[in-house]
Amino acid sequence: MEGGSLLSGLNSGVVLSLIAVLWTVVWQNLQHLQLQQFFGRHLSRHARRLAAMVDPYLSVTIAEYEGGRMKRSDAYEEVKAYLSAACSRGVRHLRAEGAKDADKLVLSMVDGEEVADEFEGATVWWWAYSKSPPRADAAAVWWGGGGGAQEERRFYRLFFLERHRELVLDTYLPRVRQQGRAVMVKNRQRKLFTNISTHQWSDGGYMRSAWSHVVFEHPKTFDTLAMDPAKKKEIKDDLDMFKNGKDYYARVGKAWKRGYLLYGPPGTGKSAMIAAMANYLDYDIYDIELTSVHSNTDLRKLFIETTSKSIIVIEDIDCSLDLTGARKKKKAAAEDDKDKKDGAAAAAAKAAAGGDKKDTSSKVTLSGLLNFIDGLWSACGGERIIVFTTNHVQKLDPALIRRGRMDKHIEMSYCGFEAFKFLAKTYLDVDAHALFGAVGELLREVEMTPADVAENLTPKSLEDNPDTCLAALVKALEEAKEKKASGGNDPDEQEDEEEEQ
Ligand SMILES: Nc1ncnc2c1ncn2[C@@H]1O[C@H](COP(=O)(O)OP(=O)(O)OP(=O)(O)O)[C@@H](O)[C@H]1O
Ligand SMILES: [Mg+2]
Repeated sequence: MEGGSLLSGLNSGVVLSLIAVLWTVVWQNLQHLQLQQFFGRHLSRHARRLAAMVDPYLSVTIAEYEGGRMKRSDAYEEVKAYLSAACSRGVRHLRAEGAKDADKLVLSMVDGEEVADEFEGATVWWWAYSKSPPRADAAAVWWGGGGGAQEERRFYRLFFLERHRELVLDTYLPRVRQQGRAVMVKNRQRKLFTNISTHQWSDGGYMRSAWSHVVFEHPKTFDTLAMDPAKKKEIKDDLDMFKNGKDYYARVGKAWKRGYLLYGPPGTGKSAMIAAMANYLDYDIYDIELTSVHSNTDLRKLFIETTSKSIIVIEDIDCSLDLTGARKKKKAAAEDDKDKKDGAAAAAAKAAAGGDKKDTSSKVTLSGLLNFIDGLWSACGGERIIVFTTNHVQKLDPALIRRGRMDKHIEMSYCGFEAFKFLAKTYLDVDAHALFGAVGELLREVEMTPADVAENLTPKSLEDNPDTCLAALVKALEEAKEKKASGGNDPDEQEDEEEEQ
Protein backbone atom coordinates (compact mmCIF):
# COMPACT_ATOMS: atom_id res chain seq x y z
CA MET A 1 0.00 0.00 0.00
CA GLU A 2 1.35 3.51 -0.88
CA GLY A 3 2.08 6.08 1.73
CA GLY A 4 -0.69 8.43 0.59
CA SER A 5 -3.37 5.77 0.72
CA LEU A 6 -2.02 4.59 4.06
CA LEU A 7 -2.44 8.04 5.49
CA SER A 8 -5.83 8.50 4.00
CA GLY A 9 -6.79 5.14 5.47
CA LEU A 10 -5.98 6.31 8.96
CA ASN A 11 -8.81 7.50 11.05
CA SER A 12 -8.51 11.25 11.41
CA GLY A 13 -9.39 10.87 15.11
CA VAL A 14 -6.27 8.78 15.61
CA VAL A 15 -4.14 11.52 14.03
CA LEU A 16 -5.67 14.09 16.31
CA SER A 17 -5.11 11.85 19.31
CA LEU A 18 -1.47 11.53 18.39
CA ILE A 19 -1.14 15.29 18.08
CA ALA A 20 -2.87 15.77 21.39
CA VAL A 21 -0.69 13.28 23.20
CA LEU A 22 2.44 14.75 21.61
CA TRP A 23 1.34 18.18 22.60
CA THR A 24 0.69 17.15 26.19
CA VAL A 25 4.21 15.79 26.44
CA VAL A 26 5.70 18.89 24.82
CA TRP A 27 3.54 21.21 26.86
CA GLN A 28 4.44 19.69 30.19
CA ASN A 29 8.13 19.89 29.28
CA LEU A 30 7.73 23.46 28.11
CA GLN A 31 6.37 24.27 31.51
CA HIS A 32 9.44 22.93 33.16
CA LEU A 33 11.59 24.96 30.81
CA GLN A 34 9.67 28.09 31.81
CA LEU A 35 8.95 28.77 28.14
CA GLN A 36 5.28 28.88 28.78
CA GLN A 37 5.63 32.49 29.79
CA PHE A 38 6.59 33.40 26.23
CA PHE A 39 4.14 31.60 24.06
CA GLY A 40 2.36 29.00 26.11
CA ARG A 41 -0.77 30.93 26.95
CA HIS A 42 -2.35 31.03 23.50
CA LEU A 43 -0.94 27.78 22.27
CA SER A 44 -2.19 25.93 25.30
CA ARG A 45 -5.75 26.99 24.76
CA HIS A 46 -5.72 25.98 21.09
CA ALA A 47 -4.00 22.75 21.89
CA ARG A 48 -6.52 21.89 24.52
CA ARG A 49 -9.34 22.61 22.14
CA LEU A 50 -7.73 20.43 19.55
CA ALA A 51 -7.20 17.73 22.11
CA ALA A 52 -10.75 18.07 23.29
CA MET A 53 -11.91 16.86 19.88
CA VAL A 54 -10.71 13.42 20.80
CA ASP A 55 -11.56 14.04 24.40
CA PRO A 56 -8.49 13.35 26.46
CA TYR A 57 -9.57 16.23 28.70
CA LEU A 58 -12.50 16.48 31.01
CA SER A 59 -14.00 19.67 32.30
CA VAL A 60 -16.02 20.86 35.26
CA THR A 61 -17.97 24.10 35.03
CA ILE A 62 -18.82 26.18 38.04
CA ALA A 63 -21.46 28.85 37.52
CA GLU A 64 -21.66 32.06 39.50
CA TYR A 65 -25.36 31.65 40.15
CA GLU A 66 -27.17 28.57 41.27
CA GLY A 67 -30.89 28.01 41.39
CA GLY A 68 -31.81 30.21 38.45
CA ARG A 69 -30.23 33.48 39.29
CA MET A 70 -31.29 33.87 42.83
CA LYS A 71 -28.34 32.85 44.86
CA ARG A 72 -24.66 33.43 44.26
CA SER A 73 -22.85 30.12 44.30
CA ASP A 74 -20.51 29.56 47.22
CA ALA A 75 -18.37 27.26 45.07
CA TYR A 76 -17.83 30.03 42.51
CA GLU A 77 -16.72 32.48 45.17
CA GLU A 78 -14.42 29.89 46.70
CA VAL A 79 -12.79 29.07 43.37
CA LYS A 80 -12.34 32.77 42.71
CA ALA A 81 -10.69 33.24 46.09
CA TYR A 82 -8.54 30.13 45.64
CA LEU A 83 -7.30 31.30 42.25
CA SER A 84 -6.36 34.74 43.51
CA ALA A 85 -2.88 33.55 44.45
CA ALA A 86 -2.27 31.67 41.18
CA CYS A 87 -3.64 34.60 39.18
CA SER A 88 -0.99 37.00 40.33
CA ARG A 89 1.65 34.76 38.74
CA GLY A 90 0.24 33.39 35.51
CA VAL A 91 -2.45 35.77 34.25
CA ARG A 92 -2.04 38.89 32.17
CA HIS A 93 -5.36 40.68 32.70
CA LEU A 94 -6.47 40.90 36.26
CA ARG A 95 -9.14 42.53 38.27
CA ALA A 96 -8.43 43.90 41.73
CA GLU A 97 -10.60 44.53 44.76
CA GLY A 98 -9.74 46.08 48.09
CA ALA A 99 -8.81 43.67 50.87
CA LYS A 100 -9.06 43.78 54.63
CA ASP A 101 -5.50 44.99 54.84
CA ALA A 102 -5.68 48.55 53.49
CA ASP A 103 -2.49 48.16 51.40
CA LYS A 104 -3.41 44.88 49.74
CA LEU A 105 -5.52 43.91 46.72
CA VAL A 106 -7.42 40.71 46.01
CA LEU A 107 -6.80 39.66 42.42
CA SER A 108 -8.94 37.62 40.04
CA MET A 109 -8.95 36.81 36.32
CA VAL A 110 -11.03 38.79 33.88
CA ASP A 111 -13.19 36.81 31.45
CA GLY A 112 -11.25 34.94 28.81
CA GLU A 113 -8.12 34.51 30.93
CA GLU A 114 -6.85 31.19 32.11
CA VAL A 115 -4.36 29.92 34.60
CA ALA A 116 -2.63 26.60 35.21
CA ASP A 117 -2.44 24.93 38.59
CA GLU A 118 -0.38 21.98 39.78
CA PHE A 119 -1.65 19.36 42.17
CA GLU A 120 0.16 16.17 43.14
CA GLY A 121 1.97 16.03 39.81
CA ALA A 122 -1.12 16.75 37.73
CA THR A 123 -1.61 19.96 35.78
CA VAL A 124 -5.08 21.45 35.56
CA TRP A 125 -6.26 24.62 33.89
CA TRP A 126 -8.86 27.11 35.02
CA TRP A 127 -10.60 29.26 32.46
CA ALA A 128 -12.83 32.25 33.33
CA TYR A 129 -15.58 33.07 30.84
CA SER A 130 -19.03 34.58 30.60
CA LYS A 131 -22.11 34.14 28.44
CA SER A 132 -24.97 36.46 27.67
CA PRO A 133 -28.31 34.94 28.57
CA PRO A 134 -30.74 34.16 25.74
CA ARG A 135 -33.02 37.11 25.04
CA ALA A 136 -36.23 35.71 26.56
CA ASP A 137 -34.36 34.49 29.55
CA ALA A 138 -32.76 37.86 30.06
CA ALA A 139 -36.11 39.50 30.47
CA ALA A 140 -36.94 37.19 33.30
CA VAL A 141 -33.54 37.32 34.86
CA TRP A 142 -33.85 40.25 37.14
CA TRP A 143 -36.86 40.32 39.23
CA GLY A 144 -36.86 43.88 40.30
CA GLY A 145 -37.15 44.54 36.58
CA GLY A 146 -36.17 47.85 35.05
CA GLY A 147 -32.77 48.74 33.79
CA GLY A 148 -33.16 46.34 30.88
CA ALA A 149 -29.59 45.28 31.40
CA GLN A 150 -28.69 41.83 30.16
CA GLU A 151 -26.48 40.58 32.89
CA GLU A 152 -23.92 38.12 31.74
CA ARG A 153 -23.54 34.74 33.31
CA ARG A 154 -20.10 34.02 34.63
CA PHE A 155 -18.33 30.71 34.96
CA TYR A 156 -15.08 29.04 35.80
CA ARG A 157 -14.27 25.93 33.81
CA LEU A 158 -11.68 23.48 34.99
CA PHE A 159 -9.87 21.28 32.44
CA PHE A 160 -7.96 18.18 33.40
CA LEU A 161 -6.78 14.91 31.90
CA GLU A 162 -9.06 11.95 32.10
CA ARG A 163 -6.45 9.95 33.95
CA HIS A 164 -6.62 12.54 36.74
CA ARG A 165 -10.38 12.23 37.06
CA GLU A 166 -10.43 10.76 40.54
CA LEU A 167 -7.64 12.90 41.84
CA VAL A 168 -9.33 16.08 40.65
CA LEU A 169 -12.89 15.27 41.62
CA ASP A 170 -12.22 13.60 44.94
CA THR A 171 -9.21 15.46 46.25
CA TYR A 172 -8.33 18.55 44.25
CA LEU A 173 -11.75 20.22 44.04
CA PRO A 174 -12.60 19.78 47.72
CA ARG A 175 -9.18 21.21 48.53
CA VAL A 176 -9.83 24.18 46.24
CA ARG A 177 -13.06 24.94 48.08
CA GLN A 178 -11.46 24.57 51.46
CA GLN A 179 -8.52 26.81 50.64
CA GLY A 180 -10.82 29.28 48.89
CA ARG A 181 -12.87 29.61 52.05
CA ALA A 182 -9.73 30.23 54.07
CA VAL A 183 -8.63 32.96 51.63
CA MET A 184 -12.10 34.53 51.82
CA VAL A 185 -11.96 34.67 55.60
CA LYS A 186 -8.51 36.24 55.43
CA ASN A 187 -9.50 38.91 52.92
CA ARG A 188 -13.00 39.52 54.16
CA GLN A 189 -13.97 43.12 54.72
CA ARG A 190 -17.11 43.42 56.69
CA LYS A 191 -19.88 45.31 54.95
CA LEU A 192 -22.83 47.43 55.83
CA PHE A 193 -25.55 46.95 53.24
CA THR A 194 -28.62 49.04 52.60
CA ASN A 195 -31.50 48.27 50.27
CA ILE A 196 -30.74 50.73 47.51
CA SER A 197 -30.52 48.72 44.33
CA THR A 198 -27.48 49.36 42.18
CA HIS A 199 -25.69 48.11 39.14
CA GLN A 200 -22.33 47.07 40.37
CA TRP A 201 -19.24 46.23 38.44
CA SER A 202 -18.51 42.63 39.22
CA ASP A 203 -16.14 40.20 37.53
CA GLY A 204 -15.96 42.14 34.32
CA GLY A 205 -19.64 43.04 33.93
CA TYR A 206 -22.42 45.06 35.47
CA MET A 207 -24.61 43.15 37.86
CA ARG A 208 -27.81 44.37 39.35
CA SER A 209 -27.91 43.99 43.08
CA ALA A 210 -30.78 44.74 45.44
CA TRP A 211 -28.24 46.01 47.97
CA SER A 212 -25.52 48.61 47.99
CA HIS A 213 -22.81 48.56 50.57
CA VAL A 214 -19.99 50.36 52.26
CA VAL A 215 -17.20 48.82 54.31
CA PHE A 216 -18.40 48.46 57.88
CA GLU A 217 -15.96 50.14 60.23
CA HIS A 218 -18.02 51.05 63.29
CA PRO A 219 -15.78 51.21 66.37
CA LYS A 220 -18.47 50.26 68.92
CA THR A 221 -17.78 47.04 70.77
CA PHE A 222 -19.19 45.46 73.91
CA ASP A 223 -16.14 46.82 75.69
CA THR A 224 -17.36 50.36 75.11
CA LEU A 225 -21.07 49.71 75.53
CA ALA A 226 -22.34 50.80 78.92
CA MET A 227 -24.87 48.44 80.39
CA ASP A 228 -25.36 46.18 83.36
CA PRO A 229 -22.42 43.74 83.25
CA ALA A 230 -24.64 40.71 83.94
CA LYS A 231 -26.95 41.68 81.09
CA LYS A 232 -24.01 42.23 78.78
CA LYS A 233 -22.60 38.82 79.60
CA GLU A 234 -25.96 37.20 79.00
CA ILE A 235 -26.14 38.78 75.53
CA LYS A 236 -22.59 37.79 74.65
CA ASP A 237 -23.25 34.22 75.79
CA ASP A 238 -26.40 34.13 73.72
CA LEU A 239 -24.48 35.31 70.66
CA ASP A 240 -21.76 32.72 71.26
CA MET A 241 -24.34 29.97 71.51
CA PHE A 242 -25.88 31.11 68.27
CA LYS A 243 -22.61 31.40 66.37
CA ASN A 244 -21.47 27.96 67.43
CA GLY A 245 -24.91 26.43 67.22
CA LYS A 246 -24.89 24.97 63.71
CA ASP A 247 -25.20 21.39 64.92
CA TYR A 248 -27.73 22.28 67.57
CA TYR A 249 -30.05 24.00 65.08
CA ALA A 250 -29.71 21.08 62.67
CA ARG A 251 -30.45 18.59 65.45
CA VAL A 252 -33.62 20.28 66.65
CA GLY A 253 -34.73 21.01 63.08
CA LYS A 254 -34.80 24.80 63.32
CA ALA A 255 -33.55 27.29 60.76
CA TRP A 256 -30.23 28.69 61.93
CA LYS A 257 -31.40 32.17 62.75
CA ARG A 258 -32.25 34.19 65.81
CA GLY A 259 -34.39 37.25 66.34
CA TYR A 260 -33.52 40.09 68.71
CA LEU A 261 -35.87 42.86 69.70
CA LEU A 262 -34.08 45.91 71.10
CA TYR A 263 -36.41 48.39 72.70
CA GLY A 264 -36.04 51.51 74.77
CA PRO A 265 -36.06 55.29 74.57
CA PRO A 266 -33.97 57.18 71.99
CA GLY A 267 -30.29 57.38 72.85
CA THR A 268 -30.13 54.28 75.01
CA GLY A 269 -27.75 52.47 72.67
CA LYS A 270 -29.91 50.27 70.44
CA SER A 271 -28.01 51.09 67.27
CA ALA A 272 -24.75 51.01 69.20
CA MET A 273 -25.67 47.52 70.41
CA ILE A 274 -26.18 46.33 66.81
CA ALA A 275 -22.73 47.59 65.85
CA ALA A 276 -21.25 45.89 68.91
CA MET A 277 -23.00 42.63 68.00
CA ALA A 278 -21.68 42.76 64.44
CA ASN A 279 -18.15 43.44 65.66
CA TYR A 280 -18.39 40.71 68.25
CA LEU A 281 -19.64 38.09 65.81
CA ASP A 282 -17.65 39.37 62.83
CA TYR A 283 -20.84 39.51 60.75
CA ASP A 284 -22.02 41.83 57.98
CA ILE A 285 -25.01 44.09 58.55
CA TYR A 286 -27.99 44.38 56.20
CA ASP A 287 -29.91 47.48 57.23
CA ILE A 288 -33.37 47.35 55.67
CA GLU A 289 -35.17 50.63 55.19
CA LEU A 290 -38.63 49.10 55.14
CA THR A 291 -40.35 52.21 53.86
CA SER A 292 -38.57 51.85 50.55
CA VAL A 293 -39.45 48.19 50.08
CA HIS A 294 -42.35 48.12 47.66
CA SER A 295 -43.93 44.81 48.45
CA ASN A 296 -43.72 41.54 50.31
CA THR A 297 -42.19 40.01 47.21
CA ASP A 298 -39.42 42.60 47.22
CA LEU A 299 -38.79 41.93 50.87
CA ARG A 300 -38.32 38.25 50.15
CA LYS A 301 -35.96 39.04 47.30
CA LEU A 302 -33.90 41.24 49.57
CA PHE A 303 -33.70 38.44 52.05
CA ILE A 304 -32.57 35.91 49.47
CA GLU A 305 -29.72 38.18 48.47
CA THR A 306 -28.35 38.40 51.98
CA THR A 307 -25.45 36.16 52.82
CA SER A 308 -24.98 34.03 55.88
CA LYS A 309 -23.00 35.39 58.82
CA SER A 310 -25.05 38.53 58.80
CA ILE A 311 -27.31 40.65 60.94
CA ILE A 312 -30.46 41.85 59.22
CA VAL A 313 -31.68 45.03 60.86
CA ILE A 314 -35.01 46.83 60.69
CA GLU A 315 -34.76 49.98 62.81
CA ASP A 316 -37.79 51.70 64.30
CA ILE A 317 -40.07 48.90 63.19
CA ASP A 318 -43.15 50.66 64.60
CA CYS A 319 -42.53 53.66 62.32
CA SER A 320 -41.95 51.59 59.20
CA LEU A 321 -44.96 49.39 59.29
CA ASP A 322 -48.50 50.03 60.38
CA LEU A 323 -49.32 46.79 62.05
CA THR A 324 -52.86 46.77 60.75
CA GLY A 325 -51.33 46.03 57.36
CA ALA A 326 -51.28 49.46 55.73
CA ARG A 327 -48.17 51.55 55.51
CA LYS A 328 -47.83 55.03 56.98
CA LYS A 329 -49.50 57.52 54.68
CA LYS A 330 -46.44 59.68 54.26
CA LYS A 331 -44.56 56.72 52.85
CA ALA A 332 -47.21 55.70 50.34
CA ALA A 333 -46.52 58.50 47.89
CA ALA A 334 -44.26 57.49 45.03
CA GLU A 335 -45.22 54.52 42.89
CA ASP A 336 -43.90 53.18 39.62
CA ASP A 337 -44.95 50.58 37.09
CA LYS A 338 -43.20 47.81 38.87
CA ASP A 339 -45.12 48.56 42.00
CA LYS A 340 -48.36 47.75 40.27
CA LYS A 341 -47.17 44.27 39.57
CA ASP A 342 -45.78 43.85 43.07
CA GLY A 343 -48.83 45.47 44.55
CA ALA A 344 -50.89 42.59 43.25
CA ALA A 345 -48.66 40.17 45.12
CA ALA A 346 -48.93 42.26 48.26
CA ALA A 347 -52.69 42.43 47.91
CA ALA A 348 -52.85 38.68 47.54
CA ALA A 349 -50.67 38.24 50.62
CA LYS A 350 -52.85 40.62 52.54
CA ALA A 351 -56.00 38.90 51.42
CA ALA A 352 -54.48 35.63 52.56
CA ALA A 353 -53.77 37.23 55.91
CA GLY A 354 -57.35 38.42 56.17
CA GLY A 355 -56.42 42.08 55.64
CA ASP A 356 -59.41 44.24 54.84
CA LYS A 357 -57.83 47.69 54.37
CA LYS A 358 -58.18 49.52 51.09
CA ASP A 359 -55.23 48.71 48.88
CA THR A 360 -53.65 52.13 48.58
CA SER A 361 -50.24 51.13 47.24
CA SER A 362 -47.79 48.32 47.00
CA LYS A 363 -46.75 47.59 50.52
CA VAL A 364 -45.14 45.33 53.01
CA THR A 365 -47.77 43.81 55.22
CA LEU A 366 -47.51 42.33 58.65
CA SER A 367 -48.05 38.89 57.19
CA GLY A 368 -45.32 39.58 54.64
CA LEU A 369 -42.98 40.53 57.42
CA LEU A 370 -43.85 37.45 59.44
CA ASN A 371 -43.20 35.29 56.41
CA PHE A 372 -39.92 37.06 55.94
CA ILE A 373 -38.90 36.25 59.49
CA ASP A 374 -40.00 32.67 59.78
CA GLY A 375 -41.16 31.52 56.37
CA LEU A 376 -39.46 28.84 54.37
CA TRP A 377 -37.18 31.35 52.74
CA SER A 378 -35.60 32.34 55.99
CA ALA A 379 -33.99 28.92 56.16
CA CYS A 380 -31.94 29.36 53.00
CA GLY A 381 -28.30 29.76 53.89
CA GLY A 382 -28.69 29.95 57.65
CA GLU A 383 -26.61 31.82 60.22
CA ARG A 384 -28.54 35.04 60.23
CA ILE A 385 -29.60 37.26 63.08
CA ILE A 386 -32.63 39.49 62.65
CA VAL A 387 -32.81 42.60 64.80
CA PHE A 388 -35.77 44.94 65.20
CA THR A 389 -35.45 48.15 67.16
CA THR A 390 -38.26 50.26 68.51
CA ASN A 391 -38.86 53.12 70.93
CA HIS A 392 -42.43 51.91 71.53
CA VAL A 393 -42.53 48.22 72.24
CA GLN A 394 -46.13 48.42 73.40
CA LYS A 395 -47.20 49.42 69.90
CA LEU A 396 -45.94 46.22 68.30
CA ASP A 397 -48.26 43.42 67.36
CA PRO A 398 -47.71 40.47 69.73
CA ALA A 399 -47.53 38.18 66.69
CA LEU A 400 -44.48 40.04 65.49
CA ILE A 401 -42.49 39.80 68.67
CA ARG A 402 -43.52 36.45 70.06
CA ARG A 403 -40.69 34.09 71.02
CA GLY A 404 -39.62 32.05 68.05
CA ARG A 405 -39.73 35.16 65.91
CA MET A 406 -38.04 37.65 68.17
CA ASP A 407 -36.36 35.13 70.43
CA LYS A 408 -34.63 37.57 72.72
CA HIS A 409 -36.10 40.83 73.96
CA ILE A 410 -33.54 43.28 75.24
CA GLU A 411 -34.55 46.43 77.03
CA MET A 412 -32.14 49.31 76.62
CA SER A 413 -32.83 51.68 79.44
CA TYR A 414 -31.79 54.96 80.98
CA CYS A 415 -28.36 55.26 82.46
CA GLY A 416 -27.99 53.67 85.88
CA PHE A 417 -25.04 54.10 88.23
CA GLU A 418 -23.23 51.01 86.92
CA ALA A 419 -23.54 52.21 83.35
CA PHE A 420 -22.37 55.68 84.43
CA LYS A 421 -19.24 54.25 86.11
CA PHE A 422 -18.53 52.33 82.94
CA LEU A 423 -18.86 55.49 80.83
CA ALA A 424 -16.67 57.46 83.25
CA LYS A 425 -13.98 54.83 82.87
CA THR A 426 -14.32 54.73 79.09
CA TYR A 427 -14.50 58.47 78.50
CA LEU A 428 -12.37 59.88 81.33
CA ASP A 429 -10.38 56.90 82.50
CA VAL A 430 -11.46 57.38 86.11
CA ASP A 431 -12.59 54.58 88.43
CA ALA A 432 -13.56 56.77 91.37
CA HIS A 433 -14.13 60.47 91.98
CA ALA A 434 -15.57 62.75 94.66
CA LEU A 435 -18.50 63.58 92.36
CA PHE A 436 -19.52 59.94 91.80
CA GLY A 437 -21.76 60.02 94.86
CA ALA A 438 -23.66 63.07 93.62
CA VAL A 439 -24.06 61.57 90.18
CA GLY A 440 -25.36 58.32 91.68
CA GLU A 441 -27.96 60.18 93.74
CA LEU A 442 -29.14 62.24 90.80
CA LEU A 443 -29.35 59.27 88.44
CA ARG A 444 -31.78 57.66 90.85
CA GLU A 445 -34.04 60.70 90.61
CA VAL A 446 -33.83 61.68 86.95
CA GLU A 447 -33.77 59.66 83.78
CA MET A 448 -30.88 60.43 81.48
CA THR A 449 -29.90 58.33 78.49
CA PRO A 450 -26.40 56.88 78.16
CA ALA A 451 -26.07 59.05 75.05
CA ASP A 452 -26.60 62.23 77.14
CA VAL A 453 -24.33 61.06 79.92
CA ALA A 454 -21.64 60.19 77.37
CA GLU A 455 -22.00 63.60 75.75
CA ASN A 456 -21.53 65.36 79.11
CA LEU A 457 -18.47 63.28 79.85
CA THR A 458 -16.85 64.09 76.51
CA PRO A 459 -14.11 66.70 76.87
CA LYS A 460 -15.00 69.76 74.78
CA SER A 461 -11.70 71.58 74.92
CA LEU A 462 -8.10 71.00 75.87
CA GLU A 463 -8.77 72.57 79.29
CA ASP A 464 -11.41 69.93 80.11
CA ASN A 465 -10.47 67.17 82.51
CA PRO A 466 -12.37 64.59 84.61
CA ASP A 467 -13.23 67.27 87.21
CA THR A 468 -14.81 69.65 84.70
CA CYS A 469 -16.58 66.89 82.76
CA LEU A 470 -18.08 65.33 85.87
CA ALA A 471 -19.11 68.77 87.13
CA ALA A 472 -20.82 69.37 83.78
CA LEU A 473 -22.69 66.10 84.16
CA VAL A 474 -23.82 66.97 87.69
CA LYS A 475 -25.03 70.35 86.42
CA ALA A 476 -26.96 68.74 83.55
CA LEU A 477 -28.55 66.24 85.92
CA GLU A 478 -29.56 68.99 88.34
CA GLU A 479 -31.13 70.95 85.50
CA ALA A 480 -33.05 67.87 84.41
CA LYS A 481 -34.20 67.37 87.98
CA GLU A 482 -35.44 70.97 88.23
CA LYS A 483 -37.24 70.64 84.94
CA LYS A 484 -38.92 67.49 86.11
CA ALA A 485 -39.95 69.16 89.37
CA SER A 486 -41.45 72.07 87.44
CA GLY A 487 -43.51 69.59 85.38
CA GLY A 488 -41.52 69.54 82.11
CA ASN A 489 -43.03 67.14 79.59
CA ASP A 490 -41.29 64.02 78.46
CA PRO A 491 -41.08 64.52 74.67
CA ASP A 492 -41.73 60.81 74.16
CA GLU A 493 -44.97 60.81 76.10
CA GLN A 494 -46.04 63.97 74.36
CA GLU A 495 -45.51 62.32 71.00
CA ASP A 496 -47.57 59.33 72.09
CA GLU A 497 -50.37 61.57 73.25
CA GLU A 498 -50.37 63.47 69.96
CA GLU A 499 -50.53 60.26 67.98
CA GLU A 500 -53.41 58.95 70.01
CA GLN A 501 -55.49 62.09 69.38
N1 LIG B 1 -25.20 52.15 76.55
C1 LIG B 1 -24.37 52.92 75.87
N2 LIG B 1 -23.04 52.78 76.00
C2 LIG B 1 -22.19 53.55 75.33
N3 LIG B 1 -22.56 54.49 74.47
C3 LIG B 1 -23.87 54.68 74.30
C4 LIG B 1 -24.85 53.89 74.97
N4 LIG B 1 -26.07 54.29 74.59
C5 LIG B 1 -25.88 55.26 73.71
N5 LIG B 1 -24.57 55.50 73.53
C6 LIG B 1 -23.99 56.47 72.62
O1 LIG B 1 -24.99 57.43 72.35
C7 LIG B 1 -25.15 57.66 70.96
C8 LIG B 1 -26.57 57.34 70.53
O2 LIG B 1 -26.85 55.97 70.73
P1 LIG B 1 -27.71 55.09 69.72
O3 LIG B 1 -27.74 55.71 68.39
O4 LIG B 1 -27.22 53.70 69.82
O5 LIG B 1 -29.14 55.21 70.39
P2 LIG B 1 -30.48 54.51 69.94
O6 LIG B 1 -31.03 53.79 71.13
O7 LIG B 1 -30.27 53.73 68.71
O8 LIG B 1 -31.41 55.75 69.66
P3 LIG B 1 -32.65 55.85 68.65
O9 LIG B 1 -33.80 55.14 69.29
O10 LIG B 1 -32.90 57.31 68.56
O11 LIG B 1 -32.24 55.25 67.36
C9 LIG B 1 -24.12 56.80 70.28
O12 LIG B 1 -23.02 57.60 69.95
C10 LIG B 1 -23.71 55.77 71.30
O13 LIG B 1 -22.36 55.44 71.15
MG1 LIG C 1 -30.89 53.94 66.74
